[in-house]
Amino acid sequence: MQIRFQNSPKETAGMGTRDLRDNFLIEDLMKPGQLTWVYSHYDRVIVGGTIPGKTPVALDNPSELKADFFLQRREIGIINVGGKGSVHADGTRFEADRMDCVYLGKGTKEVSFASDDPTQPAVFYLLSSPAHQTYPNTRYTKEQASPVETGDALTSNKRVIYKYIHDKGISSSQLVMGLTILQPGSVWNTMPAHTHTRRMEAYFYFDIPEGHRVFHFMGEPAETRHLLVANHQAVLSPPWSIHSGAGTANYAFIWGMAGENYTYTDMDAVPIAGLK
Ligand SMILES: O=C[C@H](O)[C@@H](O)CC(=O)C(=O)O
Ligand SMILES: [Zn+2]
Repeated sequence: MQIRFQNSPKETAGMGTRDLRDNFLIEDLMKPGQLTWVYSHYDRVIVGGTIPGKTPVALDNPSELKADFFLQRREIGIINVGGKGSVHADGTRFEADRMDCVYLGKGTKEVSFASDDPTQPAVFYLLSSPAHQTYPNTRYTKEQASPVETGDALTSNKRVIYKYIHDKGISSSQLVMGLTILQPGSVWNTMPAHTHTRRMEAYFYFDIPEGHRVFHFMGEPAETRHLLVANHQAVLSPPWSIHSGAGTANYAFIWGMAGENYTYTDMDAVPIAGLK
């Protein structure tokens, strides 16, 4: 498991492309038949991914956690962005079709991820945060995730936001998670941008067409930097950073947060004219 410590706003402002990418971009997250984990010290979230093949992939117990099992003191949100699959948790099978979300609470011991058809494998994005209370293991489909249309084709940001784990959806200790799908012709997410110093955020970009990229904007509002993001890559967003992207084509992304506040709408808006 890769460990990433925090970076101060001042340190980040002095970084070039390589350092920005090494600290904030997760490039090789989705590998066939194995789990990849990145432990971030921003609110101690762990970002993970796996593409199960013929045999299921079992949730492991990275030694860095010094735990009896992965979810002993944690909860996890799982969203499939590939072919049909399933998540098995302590004897219960949860269907996990494309864009379904499965939440597993603290204390869940035996977990595995499977693809229905290895030639069209499931692609599981995983986000885990520390938990101090157990909430029920739950599956939500995209349709259950209170879709909200936002943005406008005139500003190239028409999109639908699906909220799965939040104060009015699946209950959790601190995890908040969902996904956003850009309409064809729209390329901007989260503009006007915002920060929320009460919680970090991670973005996982998917359905970026072959050969295209997303320019992901980060940094303090008056000190922005960017990362060039390819399909199936993730970005760690510090609590003090904006997190917004513009694609060279339309795309989708999973957002996930943890920290002090559990309310999706808790954002400190940044006027576009205030960005530098
Ligand atoms: O704090 C919330 C997050 O940044 C995202 O939910 C924003 C987003 O999905 C969008 O505007 O498209
Ligand atoms: Zn945000």
